[in-house]
Amino acid sequence: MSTTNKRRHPSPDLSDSEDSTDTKLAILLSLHPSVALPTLLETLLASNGSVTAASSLLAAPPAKKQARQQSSLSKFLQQPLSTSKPLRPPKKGETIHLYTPLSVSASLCPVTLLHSFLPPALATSLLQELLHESNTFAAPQSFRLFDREVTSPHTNGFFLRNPEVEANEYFSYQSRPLEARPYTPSMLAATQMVEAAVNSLLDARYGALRENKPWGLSPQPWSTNAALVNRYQGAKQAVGWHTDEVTYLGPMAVIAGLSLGVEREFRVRRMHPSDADKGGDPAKKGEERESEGAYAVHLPHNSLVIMHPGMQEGWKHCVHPVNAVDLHPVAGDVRINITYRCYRRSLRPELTPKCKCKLPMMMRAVFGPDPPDPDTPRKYFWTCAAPYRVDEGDGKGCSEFWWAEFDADGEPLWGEEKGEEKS
Ligand SMILES: O=C(O)CCC(=O)C(=O)O
Ligand SMILES: [Fe+2]
Repeated sequence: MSTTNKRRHPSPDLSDSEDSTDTKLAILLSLHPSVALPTLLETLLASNGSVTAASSLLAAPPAKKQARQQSSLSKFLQQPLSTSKPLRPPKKGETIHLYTPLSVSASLCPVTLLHSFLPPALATSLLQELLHESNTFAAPQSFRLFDREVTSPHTNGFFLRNPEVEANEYFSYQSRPLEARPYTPSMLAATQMVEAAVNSLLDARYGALRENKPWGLSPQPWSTNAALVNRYQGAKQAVGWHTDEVTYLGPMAVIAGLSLGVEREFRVRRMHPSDADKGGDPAKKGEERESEGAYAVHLPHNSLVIMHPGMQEGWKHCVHPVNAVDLHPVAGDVRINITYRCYRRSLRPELTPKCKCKLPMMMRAVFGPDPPDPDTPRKYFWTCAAPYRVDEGDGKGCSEFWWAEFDADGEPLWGEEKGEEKS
């Protein structure tokens, strides 16, 4: 491997990369959330900066591995790294602002943040290509939410890595056919780095063979075949609280979002089971009032946010409108976000069910606890998508609904297979 190129970007193995100590600590902290930061720093230094070695040490039974080299660490502790950040959720009505990878990992928020992710020239070319693409994104669309018509005030475009081989029949959250564009050259170039970062994180958390993975997470390496690109112009364009549709992602999805241009806030809020749109017990409605506040993760140009497995099952996220933005030299007042997704082959559009209205059904998760008990299957259901469309009849649809079934790797079990198993 070349040692001459000192440009800072994630190598396929984050543990051996030249990432900053802040990033390494962020990764370590996401792997060992209950270990105090000074201990993480000590262990990282004692391991000559290797995240892998430090993580193994920390996973070992607690011996006499603490309280050495304290003095050499104090310099780091003087940096404003939120070292004393309490491991507590934000209280109702409170928003905890998180600016650094380290402070994100020190929180309970199920995301990893990486700064200065791409080589700067690639980040700029990607931004330029997508600013150009976004000039032809469709105007903001309306959709229906609980009998209200809602417009998400930003634009987006749908991209497939291989549109020529993928059946281009994907449907959006609002059950409209999505017109796919091919990944742009820089999107493709960035893809390899995003995949390396996501897989390093998954390897570190769950083992290279995913031997410690929770129920539903795919054991396969994460690779992206679809991406939604969002464009937010000015301070007010935003997207409201939601989970990402899991129809094609399946259970325990991992999603990586690359931010370019203007810095904006990505807010994340834990949901309680009674907040579920469907299946919630009306008698427990009051619990929603007790739900927690939010984290606001600040996403500067060229940062990557990785949403962990279980986030779509236990948390909602949004991009919050703000009063003003700092202009970006290339993007002006625009923020571009690419959410790289890994659609399952087993949930290709031609395989997913249609309801009695003959519309493709959508799959949704029932909110459950986070972190989940790793062995407990999560709950998902297939539902008629008509209530989410404004252009489809009275919005009631056929109300078809049935529980979705998956194996421990998150692969769907369709009715016949279950029937076969039973017989
Ligand atoms: O713009 C972002 O960072 C998030 C976008 C998002 O939530 C989505 O595309 O589902
Ligand atoms: Fe989203």
